[in-house]
Amino acid sequence: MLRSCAMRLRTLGAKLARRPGAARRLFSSEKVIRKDYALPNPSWTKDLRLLFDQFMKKCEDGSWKRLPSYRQNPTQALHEFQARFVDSKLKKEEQMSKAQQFTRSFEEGLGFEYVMFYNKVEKRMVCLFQGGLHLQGVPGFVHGGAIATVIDITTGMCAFAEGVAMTANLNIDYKKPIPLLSVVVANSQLQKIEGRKLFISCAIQSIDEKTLYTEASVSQPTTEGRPDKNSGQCPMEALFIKLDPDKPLT
Ligand SMILES: CC/C=C\C/C=C\C/C=C\CCCCCCCC(=O)SCCNC(=O)CCNC(=O)[C@H](O)C(C)(C)COP(=O)(O)OP(=O)(O)OC[C@H]1O[C@@H](n2cnc3c(N)ncnc32)[C@H](O)[C@@H]1OP(=O)(O)O
Repeated sequence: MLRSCAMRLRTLGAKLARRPGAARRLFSSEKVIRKDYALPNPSWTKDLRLLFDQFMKKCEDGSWKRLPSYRQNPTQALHEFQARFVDSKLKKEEQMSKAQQFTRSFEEGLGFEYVMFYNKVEKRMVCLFQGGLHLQGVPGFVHGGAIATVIDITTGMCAFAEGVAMTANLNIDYKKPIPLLSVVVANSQLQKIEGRKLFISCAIQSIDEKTLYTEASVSQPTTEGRPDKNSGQCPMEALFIKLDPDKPLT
């Protein structure tokens, strides 16, 4: 890995030497290289680093993939999304180019520190999450809205693997408060697809899997009826709807 990084840097150096304009872009506001926030930084606790290393090992045979994560969406993805789903009268291209991912807009260590891994065969998305001190709700614990955000992005990325989709329904059972700076694991899985509807389960647990902190659940009965939450084996789900390109969002 180190060797491939060194090679990439050498290639980059050669490119910059040939194109001086490229170097200016690299260090100006028009950045070419974007920071990947889903990598360890000094604020990560030992627990988060250990889990990260364990999942990176699982990536070696290709069954799991780490998802890189940036502050801003790639310009092309943004353009494609706007072109397909947003009314042209509402597009504010210049302002939108400054928009940032909410979860990546905090100073290092103070907000959402997380990394996601995806298993394509199992259709599972796992998010390793450490809640920073600026996510406080009840003193000492992570705010419920921040927890909902973690569930939304984890199930959301699980849905995105199937296509462009948005959250339609997200019911949350908060079972135990999550201490600030602790590391938890959000485990989500695509349960079923019905037309454009994607049902995705999600549970947040402690690293040792002994504590269940939070679950995302359906608000209405599924076709099989509402599962018994206390049975310990029911699929709790969030509902995402794949967007219809013939139906503008706005
Ligand atoms: C986006 C991609 C761009 C770039 C990607 C690049 C990088 C990504 C990097 C990071 C992303 C990290 C974030 C990840 C995830 C974040 C996800 C969100 O938070 S989305 C924000 C919150 N959600 C919304 O604002 C959605 C608002 N709602 C809507 O816009 C619409 O209601 C809808 C969800 C789009 C659905 O509208 P449609 O007109 O398309 O569908 P319908 O015909 O109404 O319904 C279809 C089907 O679904 C059933 N249904 C709809 N809503 C519900 C509901 N709340 N509960 C239960 N069932 C529902 C409806 O009954 C229909 O069923 P059918 O008749 O059986 O087909």
